[in-house]
Amino acid sequence: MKAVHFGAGNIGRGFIGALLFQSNYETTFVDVNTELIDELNKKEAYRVELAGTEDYMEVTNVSGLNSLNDEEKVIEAITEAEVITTAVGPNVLPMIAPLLAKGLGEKKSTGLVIACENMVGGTETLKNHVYENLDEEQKEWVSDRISFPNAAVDRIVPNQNQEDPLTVMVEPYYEWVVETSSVTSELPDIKGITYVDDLTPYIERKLFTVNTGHAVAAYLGKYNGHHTIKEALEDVKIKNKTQAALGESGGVLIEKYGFNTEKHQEYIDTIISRFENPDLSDEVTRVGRGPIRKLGPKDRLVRPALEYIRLKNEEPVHLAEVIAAALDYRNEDDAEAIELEGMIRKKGKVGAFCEIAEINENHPLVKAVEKHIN
Ligand SMILES: NC(=O)c1ccc[n+]([C@@H]2O[C@H](COP(=O)([O-])OP(=O)(O)OC[C@H]3O[C@@H](n4cnc5c(N)ncnc54)[C@H](O)[C@@H]3O)[C@@H](O)[C@H]2O)c1
Ligand SMILES: O=P(O)(O)OC[C@@H](O)[C@@H](O)[C@H](O)[C@H](O)CO
Repeated sequence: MKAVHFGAGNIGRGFIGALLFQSNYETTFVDVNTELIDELNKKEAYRVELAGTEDYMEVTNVSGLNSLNDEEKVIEAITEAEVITTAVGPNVLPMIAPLLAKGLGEKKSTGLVIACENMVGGTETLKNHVYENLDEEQKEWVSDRISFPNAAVDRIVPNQNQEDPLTVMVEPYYEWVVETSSVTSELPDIKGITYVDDLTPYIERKLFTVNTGHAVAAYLGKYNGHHTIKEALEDVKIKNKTQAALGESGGVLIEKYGFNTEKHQEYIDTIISRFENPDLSDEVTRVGRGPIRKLGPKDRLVRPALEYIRLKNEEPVHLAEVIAAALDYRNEDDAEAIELEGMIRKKGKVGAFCEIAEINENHPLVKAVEKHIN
């Protein structure tokens, strides 16, 4: 069985690639990072280490292609693959869509495309970009053969600092949930995937707990001079604020999806202890990367804050404080942080926030954020 995976980065190698290997897939990684691709082709294997244990997995049956230089080979690999996955980041989905569309347009067999990105409706978004690159005949052809199920993925994979550029250390925990309602072909037997009819509660629970909590620790951590998530949470004030912000997003999730309150609190506690894992060193700059994306209307801070106001008719005090800290996020190595700084210089923090979050300056969330800005 063959798979193509776009993005040979942390989650690509450390999670998706590892599960595909365990399920007997031969995986072709497609990336723009020449070093990673060359190493994959040289070694045809890499190591996944489980943090805090002596356990590791030798992932084999892998190779690499460069999406810029090996276009014909990528198209051929797509035509042969049963499963095509991505973990490139939400902003890169439009960039891989033209090549994916070329491959899918030539594919004669059925297949599944699954975007494994931290966003609601990730595969749906990728599908729309792919369809923009197909003519009418190809659209019909692709819609008859290819399913595009949305997915939620959860495993903390920090930036790596390994001697071997392919080796990746991951936390032992993982969850990969895939929505079946749009799948017309047979579901692939991939170890570790949980298939569900409706992904919405799963992706919202994950994004608005794991990623909201992570964002609290990253933005308040960076603001207070901490370097890693673990270090940020050793600061009692930040840990309490993380709990408090997850109390707000949790209140929304409990009300929307009828989750059991105690069970949800247990979920929150488990997530926070994952952040505190002493065997993972996860930098606040990785977790806080892309502040414009993270301040977007559907993302981990603004979306639960808006829902909190709508459902509770109260101010989300703690989420608002984190949004204000995110507006203060500075990192010279992060293109979005530089862009955010430029926007703030031109329009001020409130103006920049309203534009990014797509809300009016009279919105109660803006008023709540302003209190922390001032
Ligand atoms: N790391 C985690 O803990 C984690 C967990 C769950 C989900 N995710 C999600 O997975 C996605 C990837 O995150 P990551 O942490 O692995 O990032 P990463 O930066 O380690 O990996 C992304 C990879 O995509 C590659 N890439 C960039 N542009 C490309 C292009 N045009 N064509 C092909 N490849 C391209 C990069 O070179 C890089 O190797 C993100 O959406 C992230 O939110 C990450
Ligand atoms: O990948 P991002 O930039 O959307 O978010 C950063 C982290 O919160 C994220 O990568 C988590 O580690 C991951 O989502 C855990 O499953």
